[in-house]
Amino acid sequence: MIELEGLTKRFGAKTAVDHLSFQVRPGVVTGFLGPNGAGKSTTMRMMLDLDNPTSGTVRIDGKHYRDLPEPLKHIGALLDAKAMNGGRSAYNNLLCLAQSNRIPERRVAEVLDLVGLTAVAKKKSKGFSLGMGQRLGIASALLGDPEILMFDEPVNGLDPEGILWIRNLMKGLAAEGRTIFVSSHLMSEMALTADHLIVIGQGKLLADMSMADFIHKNSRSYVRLRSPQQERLKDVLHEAGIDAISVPATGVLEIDGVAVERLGELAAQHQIVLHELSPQRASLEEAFMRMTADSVEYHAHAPGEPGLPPGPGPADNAARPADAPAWGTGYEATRKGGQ
Ligand SMILES: Nc1ncnc2c1ncn2[C@@H]1O[C@H](COP(=O)(O)OP(=O)(O)OP(=O)(O)O)[C@@H](O)[C@H]1O
Repeated sequence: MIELEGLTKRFGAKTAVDHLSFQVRPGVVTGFLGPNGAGKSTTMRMMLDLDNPTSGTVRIDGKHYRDLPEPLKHIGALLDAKAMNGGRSAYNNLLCLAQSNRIPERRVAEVLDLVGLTAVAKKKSKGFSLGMGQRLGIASALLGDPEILMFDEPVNGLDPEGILWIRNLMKGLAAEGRTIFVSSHLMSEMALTADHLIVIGQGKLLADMSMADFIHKNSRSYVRLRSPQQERLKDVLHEAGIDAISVPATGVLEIDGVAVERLGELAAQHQIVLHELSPQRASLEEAFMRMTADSVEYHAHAPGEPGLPPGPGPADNAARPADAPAWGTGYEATRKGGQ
């Protein structure tokens, strides 16, 4: 378990990490998300005692990192894959680490095998590709067989097979009851890997909840309906007190807050042909973008574009009239609920 309490880091006038308090629990993969510059790396560095907090504490299994006897046996980390000594072979890089942590030499061959680098074990690591460097960094994290593992952007540079491998590795390690803390900007990958999320923005905690809750709370779920009898369908929905949003020029109706089963049954009762009846759920990426929209420091704009208009988001919905459809911006709302 990793525990943060009021963790704060200032670099001069810049507050990189701002009173962060959360726990990373064993048995699940916890994803660590935040826009560029949110403070993820700084937080991870403080967890490993590589940066001193301005205030607050981090505890690893109840202890400060520097009080852990042989820390690699408690916590392994991939922070910067390039941190290895390029003039040494992969084997010797790991051997040095093993010797300074009283880890038996046989473990070096084991972890090289685990990450698929046995064939290049004697090669100098400066000749390694980005993906091979990542694998070596992961091998160093696994060396002490620790209960806690931390990975900063572990899939960076990995090919699809490598990405699948690291995903399964992290899930497998969590299933063994270990604590896995991982940051990544690849939302689709995070969605497949993490069970729990910690989200920060401008150094502050924005969310600490399960993946499912995060997506549910920060996105819109709705049902898409398409029918060649759209007008009849709209009337039936209206009679049933169901609001539908017409998406112009597509023939699609979008319905919030009504179970897909109920909509299907309604259509069947009235013998309305449906060409589509599909529940829609926003992706982690959409949910993340909505949640962190206000705390993104570095925006890219298309050439000539002064800035992106604020998209529909929780703030917009908070401001919308009580009877307006959520996330309805840009759509023609057809009020059929008789309100
Ligand atoms: N050594 C440093 N000196 C001054 N400012 C720093 C230092 N390290 C980080 N910062 C600043 O602290 C903030 C947080 O940086 P950090 O690298 O922790 O963010 P991050 O969430 O890991 O970003 P990214 O996703 O881009 O890697 C940034 O504004 C960064 O410029």
